Amino acid sequence: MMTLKIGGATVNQIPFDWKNNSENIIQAIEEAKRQQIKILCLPELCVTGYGCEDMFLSDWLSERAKHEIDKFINYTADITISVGLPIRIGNTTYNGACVISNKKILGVTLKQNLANDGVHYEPRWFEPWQPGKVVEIYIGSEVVQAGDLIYHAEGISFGFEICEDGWRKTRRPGYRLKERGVQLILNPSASHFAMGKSLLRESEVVMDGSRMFNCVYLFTNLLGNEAGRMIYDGDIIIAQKGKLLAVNERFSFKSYNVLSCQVDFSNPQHSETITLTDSKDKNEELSKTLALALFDYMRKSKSRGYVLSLSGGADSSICAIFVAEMVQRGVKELGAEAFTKALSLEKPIAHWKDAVSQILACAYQGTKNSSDTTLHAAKTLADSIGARFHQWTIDDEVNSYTKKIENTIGRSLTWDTDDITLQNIQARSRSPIIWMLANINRAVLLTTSNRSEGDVGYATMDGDTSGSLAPIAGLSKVFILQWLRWAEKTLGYAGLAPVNNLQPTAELRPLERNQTDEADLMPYPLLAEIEHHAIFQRKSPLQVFDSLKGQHDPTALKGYIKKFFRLWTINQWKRERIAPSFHLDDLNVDPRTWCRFPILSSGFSEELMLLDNTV
Ligand SMILES: Nc1ncnc2c1ncn2[C@@H]1O[C@H](COP(=O)(O)OP(=O)(O)OC[C@H]2O[C@@H]([n+]3cccc(C(=O)O)c3)[C@H](O)[C@@H]2O)[C@@H](O)[C@H]1O
Ligand SMILES: Nc1ncnc2c1ncn2[C@@H]1O[C@H](COP(=O)(O)OP(=O)(O)OP(=O)(O)O)[C@@H](O)[C@H]1O
Ligand SMILES: NC(=O)CC[C@H](N)C(=O)O
Repeated sequence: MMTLKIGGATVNQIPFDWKNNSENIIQAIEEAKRQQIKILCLPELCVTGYGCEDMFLSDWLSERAKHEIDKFINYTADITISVGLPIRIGNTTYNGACVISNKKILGVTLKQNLANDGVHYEPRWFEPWQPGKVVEIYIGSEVVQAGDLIYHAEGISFGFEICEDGWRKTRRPGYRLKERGVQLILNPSASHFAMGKSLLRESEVVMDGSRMFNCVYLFTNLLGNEAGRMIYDGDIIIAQKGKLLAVNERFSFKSYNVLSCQVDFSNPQHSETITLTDSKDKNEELSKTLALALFDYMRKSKSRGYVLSLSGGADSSICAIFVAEMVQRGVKELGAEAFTKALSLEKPIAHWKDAVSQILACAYQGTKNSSDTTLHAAKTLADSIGARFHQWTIDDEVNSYTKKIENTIGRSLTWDTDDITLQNIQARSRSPIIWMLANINRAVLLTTSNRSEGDVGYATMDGDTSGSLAPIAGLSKVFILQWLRWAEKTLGYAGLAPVNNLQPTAELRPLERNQTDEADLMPYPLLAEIEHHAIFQRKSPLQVFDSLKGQHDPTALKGYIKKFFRLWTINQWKRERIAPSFHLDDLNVDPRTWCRFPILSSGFSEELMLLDNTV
């Protein structure tokens, strides 16, 4: 019988913040030793952070990272650990996992399959390692083996699949590790959060891996909003020969978490199993991930809080709720004192709303086109979560700009001739003053742009797109609306009731014109369907039509598809200018992390003609 306590540690890192990163790693090792773990896996590139981007191409970064290894060695008496760092050989950078056992470096495994989809651009920085190849490198004055290695320590043999290695079904290093008799595969990861992805990891990477390679499989992810956009959920998963042994509670606000499991390598039935409490519900996952993302963004950007132009509509309201969630979840896990300290809040807090009031300032900026209903919704919501609520009108500014331009061009602007101009000047007049509030508060201005608006450019540039962080730019309007209803009921945000009774409207035209988003655009559920086919599945206009025609009136559908492609095309420049956004699911239109499209193009002119000509 061969039993061993193994574990994973997730850490909340910051790109090349050596002090933060090494402290987290060392504290995790110390905790692992307290839990009597013998083999501890830490995440991919945890020494530098995964998000160093082009710094990985420098000569100094990987050299500097190697110095940190010296520090960790001192903490490895009686334990075997692996930490991730970039390894530069000649002019080439590789992505490595360094194994240190009982104060000795055993080797560095180099990643064989690089992630190059969606938010990942690894081939820009790293070269893949060739299976079977081993070389010698220096770490300090020591000569160390690097490449495709297996290790013998603590009485067992083990090897690695480094993140993407485990996702490439036919090219997994695990096949060869199995032939080499490995009993344990470690998977140190930097696997970005996307709703529903944890279940996929669990089944396809970990459980399938442990079954196919007849081994124990240990997966460890990074934690938190490391570098601005991607969020890591801190997943740790352990399975043995197809049986799930342990998963941790994800999205911790702590700097590190350790999960251990006593494994019987000869008989899975005798291995420890840990009761699963982590919820994989998408709505729940989303509130946890955004809560943590906003917490990390605030503390890592050293901002004093958030400012929000709160209309009482769905988009700005959901942003307010996520700040409340950040506070509620953070205070619950860390305690009021540690939470206050982490965010450098000025005053102590007796209740979570005391923290919201220090962090979040909202402003309702009415015009003569705004309704009492939205003002009431905004105020009710802000009061219900303890946010500071300001209220003013921007009619003076709108009138002043309008008069000036009318005098200059020598005619009046009317709703019949200047509809878009008159709408946009209102959205833009809200921008300078809300930025002022952000400057005064030294806070981050949240922009409320969502993905559906991003698809079709339904937002005023430098107006309601103003802001430096776009928390919901990855979410579709359909998802946002259902999430808000869920949050009112399940999370108990009673202050959302008036928000959930509203129909989405920009309130930019005179009230008697009854402006609604869906009348301006198309029904949001249909927009989401067209987006799915056109953008996610990259279908041509005709292919989108063929996919959807059974379910909708063909003439109306054609019109909507044409509108979608036309607006999608002319608004690429706008998507390029939306503030940095979080990556939240596998459909994203952010050109910097997911979906690239030319700013100037044919606008699908031929393809739309083909659609027109089809019956
Ligand atoms: N290819 C290109 N490259 C660079 N710039 C380009 C461009 N095409 C147009 N432009 C520029 O873009 C300008 C037009 O963009 P922009 O001024 O933003 O305005 P635009 O996209 O024309 O209109 C804004 C739309 O968003 C809606 N909206 C606004 C505000 C809030 C809400 C809401 O839901 O609450 C909705 C509004 O109803 C309207 O349909 C043009 O004047 C031109 O300067
Ligand atoms: N009266 C207002 N006061 C303050 N901010 C406003 C006002 N009207 C619009 N805004 C800002 O402009 C943004 C864009 O408006 P938009 O209508 O797209 O979103 P929303 O009002 O939050 O939601 P919905 O589209 O469901 O009405 C708002 O989220 C808000 O930040
Ligand atoms: N860092 C990586 O290799 C990540 C790739 C992997 N496909 C994931 O998203 O989880």
